[in-house]
Amino acid sequence: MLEVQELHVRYGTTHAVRGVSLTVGAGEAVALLGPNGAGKTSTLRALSRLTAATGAVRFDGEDLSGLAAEQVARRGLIHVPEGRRVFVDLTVHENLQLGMTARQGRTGGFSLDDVYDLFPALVPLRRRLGFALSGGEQQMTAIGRGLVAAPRMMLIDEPSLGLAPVVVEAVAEALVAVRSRVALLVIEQNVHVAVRVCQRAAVLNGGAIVMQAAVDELHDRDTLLASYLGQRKTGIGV
Ligand SMILES: Nc1ncnc2c1ncn2[C@@H]1O[C@H](COP(=O)(O)OP(=O)(O)OP(=O)(O)O)[C@@H](O)[C@H]1O
Repeated sequence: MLEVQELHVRYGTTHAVRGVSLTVGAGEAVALLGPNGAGKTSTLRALSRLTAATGAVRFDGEDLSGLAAEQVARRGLIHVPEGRRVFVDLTVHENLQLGMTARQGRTGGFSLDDVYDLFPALVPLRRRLGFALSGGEQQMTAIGRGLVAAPRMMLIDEPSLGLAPVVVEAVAEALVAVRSRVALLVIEQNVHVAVRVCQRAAVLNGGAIVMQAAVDELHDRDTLLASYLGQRKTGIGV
């Protein structure tokens, strides 16, 4: 569904993403792991054309390189950015309704009611303005806004960052519930969440993928640590 080959992102003299190649199949959930500054956010932003990049990005066989970010979203590749970007002067419900406008005729998306079912904590907050939401409530609203846009694949940047454990749990549970309908590529520093939500993981370090593995293998802390340090263990596909 998503095929990335030799992706490079440069900011002036900083070469942030160095030849990343990965695939995400239909119905697959893939975690993007790695230490701070590894190039995870740059990779995700490059895929949705929010950041300039070189390399080949194909979504359902279509080359995305000439497209603007809105055109990518219109094809159903929906980005949930880090920092959540909830509209602070709109209510939860209005934020969700905005997601509906990104549907562009695609069917099969989540309804507003589906989102409230996934995140019951949002039900009593329907009319609350974005600025008065907690970090977790903003995250749920941001993911909900992505879901009602009828995504075929969602790119989610650090869904659990800075959230209380009980909220992390609610977000992880919701992502498990949606992954059979929407392919996911999720940046996640919390390995427990990555293991729970995703089947496969790619570890980035220094802008390059140093390990790709089934998430089961992440339980082996030594393997993960070695990949963070940029070392390769034999027997693991890179
Ligand atoms: N807009 C920018 N201008 C210049 N350099 C940038 C910019 N955005 C990111 N970088 C640099 O590119 C590198 C990769 O950053 P990126 O945010 O992609 O990493 P990350 O893995 O998502 O890190 P984190 O987990 O800290 O968010 C870092 O060295 C960062 O300082």
